[in-house]
Amino acid sequence: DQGEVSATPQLFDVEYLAPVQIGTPPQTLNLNFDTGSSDLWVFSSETPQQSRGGQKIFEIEKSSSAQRLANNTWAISYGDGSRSSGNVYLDVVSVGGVNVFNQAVESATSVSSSFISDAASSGLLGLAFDKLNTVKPSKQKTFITNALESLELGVFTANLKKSEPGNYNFGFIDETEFTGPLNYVDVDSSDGFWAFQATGYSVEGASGNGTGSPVVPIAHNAIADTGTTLLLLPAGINQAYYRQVKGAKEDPQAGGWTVPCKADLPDLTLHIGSYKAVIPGELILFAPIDTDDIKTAKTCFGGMQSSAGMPFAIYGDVFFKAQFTVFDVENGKLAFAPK
Ligand SMILES: CCNC(=O)c1c(-c2ccccc2)csc1NC(=O)CNCCc1c[nH]c2ccccc12
Repeated sequence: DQGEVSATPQLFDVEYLAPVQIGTPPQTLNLNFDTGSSDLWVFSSETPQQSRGGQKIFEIEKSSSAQRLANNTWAISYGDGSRSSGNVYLDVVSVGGVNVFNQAVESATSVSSSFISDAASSGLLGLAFDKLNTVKPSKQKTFITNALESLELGVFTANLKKSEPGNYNFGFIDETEFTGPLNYVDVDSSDGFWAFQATGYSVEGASGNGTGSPVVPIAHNAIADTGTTLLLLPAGINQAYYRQVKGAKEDPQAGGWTVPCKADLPDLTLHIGSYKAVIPGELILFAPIDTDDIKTAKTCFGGMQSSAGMPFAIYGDVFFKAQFTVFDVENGKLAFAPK
């Protein structure tokens, strides 16, 4: 079996939503596919009215196949301070035609403000390892773990794009979505994340001769995380990069590095083993912060920010807009390729 779903960016590419069918008859909700967590949770008929902000909800009572997982609850909190919690149901879940029966669908009875104010997202579909699932007392499996035995190939892939729909594929690798060979890297899933070792970085244009600065070996632990918007890297890489950009500054008021919206940003190359992952400079230009109109805005928030205070670097959506990525569940590997 195999399937493909579109991944549609929300304003300023802050997140990407994909359609998921839940229950009988199927109810389609747009969820945030998140390789940085392992709970499939949704706004539902159990979410209090005052905790809803216009999201489409999963109407549990209208699904003839929904069964309450008695005496089980879930509660998740993310590093940005957001959180949600509730009850657990088992139901049929389909993604791009890939069907999973008895998938844990976690119904929210409480959600924090950042989720309430995100009207487009009806919840998250976790694609990290089962170890991170928060259901107690019986930890539940993710959609990809449950789908694995029915998939042609034990993989899923991410192909996100700047300001236009990309896609997630399940069970196959579409060679037309990337160029050149796939570069496989080892994954350490012991903490439940798609974690890998990056060996260093270089900044194109640093020496002005176009071949980029020499590789600076700031090796760092990183995770591949489609649920995080930006590229969060060690402070030293941020300093070396933004030093090349006239008008760039680290502004605590803005919450991090800002650049002039008209800046010509150099490319950033992230060295992962022998693989050079090039992040084009224009992807490191993120949302305007002084007005909502990027054409007139003077100051923009950087698409790369510091990972200081975090347990590892986080390769978020900015990275996946530049690099086609294979999450090889079968073999516990990641693979990257330019596109
Ligand atoms: C900023 C979101 N990312 C994190 O908190 C995070 C951290 C993390 C840990 C400490 C400090 C900062 C971040 C480690 S792994 C990791 N990744 C995830 O947690 C992935 N899931 C994010 C879901 C999520 C949290 N707040 C949102 C708001 C909109 C859409 C999605 C979300």
